[in-house]
Amino acid sequence: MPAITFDHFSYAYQHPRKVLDNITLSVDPGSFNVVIGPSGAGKTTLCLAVAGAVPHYFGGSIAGQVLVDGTATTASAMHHLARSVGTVLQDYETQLVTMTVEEEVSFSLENQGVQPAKIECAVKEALTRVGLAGMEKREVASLSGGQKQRLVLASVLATNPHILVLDEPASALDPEGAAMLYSLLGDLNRRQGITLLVVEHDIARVLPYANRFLLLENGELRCTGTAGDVLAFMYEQGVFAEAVPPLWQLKMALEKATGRRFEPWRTEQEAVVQLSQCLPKEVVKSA
Ligand SMILES: Nc1ncnc2c1ncn2[C@@H]1O[C@H](COP(=O)(O)OP(=O)(O)OP(=O)(O)O)[C@@H](O)[C@H]1O
Repeated sequence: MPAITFDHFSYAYQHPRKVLDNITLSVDPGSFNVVIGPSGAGKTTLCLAVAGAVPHYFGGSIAGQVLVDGTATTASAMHHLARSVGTVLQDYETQLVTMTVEEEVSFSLENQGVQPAKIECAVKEALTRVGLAGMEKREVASLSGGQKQRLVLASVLATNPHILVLDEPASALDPEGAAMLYSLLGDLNRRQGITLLVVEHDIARVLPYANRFLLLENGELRCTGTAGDVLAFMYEQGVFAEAVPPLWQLKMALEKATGRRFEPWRTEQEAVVQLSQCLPKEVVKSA
């Protein structure tokens, strides 16, 4: 059974304009999905629909349905859905509500009805998973942006959701912090089989981890598939083409000019290896 299904789903906030338009999509358990598209395309709204905040919290009008583990989100209360779907919002600081790190994770466990005797151990485990072990007594206000974000993630992970939805999780992080976060998310996906749905504008950051891309434009799902499928569509059709990483622009220009096909370039290193295989040996030696 798919982890998430969009079945001809359309949505409008309090005005008639559809923000999501007839989305049909199924997300496999254990997959790492990245939602991309121009500003205003509906990426955040898509995340909110999986978490149930659309329509439970925002109201508005819907057609079709979104299902999580086969159950329509409209048939589950948001706190019930939160057991399956952990959400990290774009403005994640609004999710932090307590004074100290351990209180923050405990709060989320208490909300899910976890027995008090199990909480201390679960807090430690969740903090360890995100690299914040030993910081239990720290004041939340004293943490860096990246640490705060990992604390939100720990609070979400503590309740063991099998789906994680993250909206631009790296937007407030420096390049090193963003790389650390995605490496952590890649680990959660690969080792623990957590299904990921992540909004990210910097496609190069997620290429090493993602196995599926979803391209939204004006509320419509324009293309889904591997990096190769979706980036080729964007490049060739000129849809949100400015977001195609420069390295992939080079890759596709070379493929077009030479008729040669490269494997996906998930990292610069992979590009270097493949390019050096097709260059004359003398050039590679002297480089
Ligand atoms: N609470 C709301 N009430 C009314 N309209 C909204 C609300 N939230 C978003 N919208 C509108 O819905 C459309 C899609 O917004 P959404 O935030 O989902 O897009 P996005 O692709 O995530 O954009 P961005 O990349 O800028 O975050 C936009 O036109 C936006 O103005």
